[in-house]
Amino acid sequence: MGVDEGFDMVPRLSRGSEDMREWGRFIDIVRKYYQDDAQVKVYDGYIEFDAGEHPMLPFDGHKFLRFSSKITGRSDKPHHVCDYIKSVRAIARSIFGSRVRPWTEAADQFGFYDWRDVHDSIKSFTNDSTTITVSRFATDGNDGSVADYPLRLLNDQLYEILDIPNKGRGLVARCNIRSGTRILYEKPLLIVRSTSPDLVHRTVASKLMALSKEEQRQFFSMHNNFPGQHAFAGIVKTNALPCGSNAVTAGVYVKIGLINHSCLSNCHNSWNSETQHETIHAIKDILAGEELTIAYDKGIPTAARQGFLRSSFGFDCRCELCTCPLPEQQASDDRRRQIQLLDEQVGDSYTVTTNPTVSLQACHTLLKVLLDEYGTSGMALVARLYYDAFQIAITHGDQARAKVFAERAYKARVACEGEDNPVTKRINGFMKNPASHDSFALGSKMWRSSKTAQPRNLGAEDFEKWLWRRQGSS
Ligand SMILES: C[S@@+](CC[C@H](N)C(=O)[O-])C[C@H]1O[C@@H](n2cnc3c(N)ncnc32)[C@H](O)[C@@H]1O
Repeated sequence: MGVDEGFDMVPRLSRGSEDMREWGRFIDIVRKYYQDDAQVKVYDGYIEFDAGEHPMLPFDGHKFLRFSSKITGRSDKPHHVCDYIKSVRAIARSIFGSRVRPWTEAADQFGFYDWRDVHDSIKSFTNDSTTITVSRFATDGNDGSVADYPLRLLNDQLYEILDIPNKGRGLVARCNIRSGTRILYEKPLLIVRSTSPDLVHRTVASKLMALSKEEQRQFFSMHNNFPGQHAFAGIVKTNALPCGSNAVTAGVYVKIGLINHSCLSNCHNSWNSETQHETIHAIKDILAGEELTIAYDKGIPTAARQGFLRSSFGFDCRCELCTCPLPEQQASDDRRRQIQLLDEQVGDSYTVTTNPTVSLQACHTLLKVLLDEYGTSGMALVARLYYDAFQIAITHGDQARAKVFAERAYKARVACEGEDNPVTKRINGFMKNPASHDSFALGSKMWRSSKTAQPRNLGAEDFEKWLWRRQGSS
């Protein structure tokens, strides 16, 4: 018998240096505070409190989700578990503020995390494992729908709006979300042309009149980093997302407008020009309690990126990459510079026409650097790269390779933009019939092949050699 009580950490801590430093400070205080307490035991990777259900604190903050125990009336030990919960919670609060979420079943309050995730997190530090295994994702139902997660109670909403340290409000994953899941599909409250602040202000003022009182309230509640004479233009500049790449119009969104930026984001936003909606997809597996982020920039090196975010959106970025130690930042900058150079090489139409092997090699190198920099979350860039490779191959009549590149571009685009995106649909057409592309054999016919001419029985490595026309392949 008894009731559960404790606190959860929401958003969960990242591996970023700021979170690691704060957690280290917290652990130091806890250790000092209990140094003479025989019931508090320090093990290799965690601290265990010998009371109640033995709540624990890992040394790695990113593995921590919950500190809790069942509270029963009696205890045969000098210190009762509820005293530990109270004092550890107070120390945590003094460092992490509202990120510490107290709850007690006695008052019908429940923790943020599913117990299965809590048990997985505990296993990750008591079994000395470096990774957190995840028992289930929200979309593990056979039909891809939300499975038996407590989030059913939240109308299947995969996120919650919360205060995020140093960033205002933001969206936090309510459950584990698998890469490729569509998290949001939203119609803009307003679409505005990018013109002078004065004109944007006047356009918004007239568009607001056509909106309901609730929609107007939502617009006015948005963050404004450029207050002043043209307040509406300031709200648009702070929050709007372009309606597609190179678009002259931008949309303002009630929910998507709450998604903060990260230079290594876990979500991808894109404009569906057919349905006139913005979509948000997970581009990596996201754990419950992680903040959802998109990239407001195009992945440039630190100094240029931070300058861009400051002048275009009016804030100093506090993401994991921008706050990581200098050597890591420099390594990332080197990769991003290399990505920019390779991108230019791949896009050089003269080389594509006259020396396509060089263009294809640049694509292949670019793929490797993208994976180094972004891991699996570089999916949108990878999709573009495969489409570039498709175009190189098809320009010289090579339907066999073009088909494989189109298939890979399609798969990546479905994951980050969805099957209903018009560009994804177009690529689906090229996948089925590569020769339908306008550039088919336009450069030469020197690589001519049929769309079914892929080699059979090659191992994965040899297949890649063939695909990228690397040495030793025909
Ligand atoms: C589109 S709004 C996002 C929602 C906003 N946090 C709010 O409370 O309404 C963009 C603003 O959020 C904050 N923000 C977003 N990403 C950030 C980041 N990586 N670092 C610091 N602040 C950030 C900045 O103030 C930025 O201007």
